[in-house]
Amino acid sequence: SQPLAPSPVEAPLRDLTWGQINFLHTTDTHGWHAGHLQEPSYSADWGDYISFSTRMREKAEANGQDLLVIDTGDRIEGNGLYDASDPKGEYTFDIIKQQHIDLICTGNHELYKRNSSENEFNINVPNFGSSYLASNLDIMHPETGEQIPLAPRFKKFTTRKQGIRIMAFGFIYDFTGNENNTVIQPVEDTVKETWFQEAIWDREVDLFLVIGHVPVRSPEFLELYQAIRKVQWDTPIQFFGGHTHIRDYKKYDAKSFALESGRFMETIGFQSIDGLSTSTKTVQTSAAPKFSRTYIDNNMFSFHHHTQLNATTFPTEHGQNVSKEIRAAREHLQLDTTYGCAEQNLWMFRAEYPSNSSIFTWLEQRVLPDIVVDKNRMNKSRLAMVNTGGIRFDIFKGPFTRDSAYIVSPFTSGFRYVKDVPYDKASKLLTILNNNGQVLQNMEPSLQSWMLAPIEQRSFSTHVFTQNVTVPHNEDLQRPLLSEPDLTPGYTTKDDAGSDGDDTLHTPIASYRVPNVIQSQIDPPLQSGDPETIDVVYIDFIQPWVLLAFQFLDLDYSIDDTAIYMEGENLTTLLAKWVTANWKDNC
Ligand SMILES: O=c1ccn([C@@H]2O[C@H](COP(=O)(O)O)[C@@H](O)[C@H]2O)c(=O)[nH]1
Ligand SMILES: [Zn+2]
Ligand SMILES: [Zn+2]
Repeated sequence: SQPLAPSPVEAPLRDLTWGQINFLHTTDTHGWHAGHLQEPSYSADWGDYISFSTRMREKAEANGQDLLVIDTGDRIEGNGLYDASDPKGEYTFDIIKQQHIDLICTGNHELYKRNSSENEFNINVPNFGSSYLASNLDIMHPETGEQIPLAPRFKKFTTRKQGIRIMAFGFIYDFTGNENNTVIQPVEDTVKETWFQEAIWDREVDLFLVIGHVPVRSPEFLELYQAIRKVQWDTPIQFFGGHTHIRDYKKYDAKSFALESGRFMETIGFQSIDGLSTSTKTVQTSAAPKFSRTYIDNNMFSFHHHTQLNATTFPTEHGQNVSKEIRAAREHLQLDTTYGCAEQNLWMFRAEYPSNSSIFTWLEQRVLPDIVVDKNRMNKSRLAMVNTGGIRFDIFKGPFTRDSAYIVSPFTSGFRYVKDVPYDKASKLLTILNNNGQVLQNMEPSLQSWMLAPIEQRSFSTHVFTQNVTVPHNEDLQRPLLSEPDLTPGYTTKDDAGSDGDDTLHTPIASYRVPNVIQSQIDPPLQSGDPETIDVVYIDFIQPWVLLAFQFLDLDYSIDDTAIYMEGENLTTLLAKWVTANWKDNC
């Protein structure tokens, strides 16, 4: 376990273990480039991160070491800074490009819509040049329609200080929910490609570096590990993953590790490797290099501590200018406009579901009955269904702003419905979608295998519940972070290297399971008893699964039986209206 050193404010922080080569890693930032305004533990912004990476590089280079900066996708959707502009992302591309990123790849969120993948092709790929890798991702050229790699498939380079020869790849997991202007080649097919085989057969490589929007415990990373190990039995391999929004570290073998660095600008992952061969020095193959990882809480106390600098010596002019740019963008977008004030915290995973502190119970009991109303169907009973994966963050006691609406519900999916569904069948849908009870009997095989898959592997569920998941929070927003010797609640990660990965020592936080889908039954006033038929209303993102579940109930509905419910509205706009109507007087 690493030594503990006092932070500038006396809180216990673990020190970093530096190596010949060092990495800083972000993933799943989802537009949170302004940092967390309501959570001191994660309050550094992208400009502060630019200062941090600059100071860390200076420190590495002063010691003759290298430092590389990595981002593994899902940079968009999830925060007003990206979602509130029209077009979306008007400010974020320029902000993100200010960071010197050595290797960058695409996440699934960049691919849900044509316009966001075209933004990658037209803006981010040129911004990052040969640092942007797309090993298994093609795009239809926006003008010619020709299918081409979104970016280079791989990159071989030698580090400046140590002369480490690196072969790098940039993958996305076997995602299938993309718009049809992009093509993802499954990893198991990509590893058979000639270009990939030639790259991994290269003997003049000291380190294979696989970055990916891929969970570190996924079959895809395992396939890549096995493919490389098959032909390079001994060369060290470092993976950087993402997508499941957790802190995690997997050991494949003594010379191969994978780091995943959380979500939403809460975590800056640090990885070091020491004892590698280089272009000029061969290390005995029997000696395994030393790998070390740390999950850095994204705040200035951590940044000052790890750079051994202070408020005067730490910031760079470039970093400060980017922070200014972020503040100006937030102002243009009026993200601090307050719609109302929450009287209590509402949690996604920190509170049991159902309970009074659960955001999902609040949605079911308070919000959906008020907002799921279509003027043409208002006298009809309806079941309103929302996928919990579409809700992205907690609500904190206090101001609920324009930013909060996007933070909780960033997606533009509207509602659709199937009208007049027999109630006895419609009332079973939720159980099927959440895979409880004895619903598998007599099920058609393909539907059965989907139903049998663990809930987190079904493609509309986003949450992964493993031992090492802890959900951060702001237990007490007023309390200055780390200003007292006692610990604050936060990440307490257990991974393949043990329990000493988090830079900041915290007390643990509970995490509860939630279902895939929540539902409200909304009946018109004066109706007594259950209706004979009911409208089934759902967020259109889950339509494929709702139609499958209908099939299981012997209801042969197709897309033609569905229609828009509440034209022009989505959960974000409706939530903002609900808060204005119900919480305005709480402030
Ligand atoms: O329009 C959308 C898009 C996505 N979702 C939910 O998000 C997850 C994927 O998010 P990651 O950040 O890649 O984990 C997906 O499984 C859905 O639950 C959505 O609800 N609507
Ligand atoms: Zn993500
Ligand atoms: Zn993702």
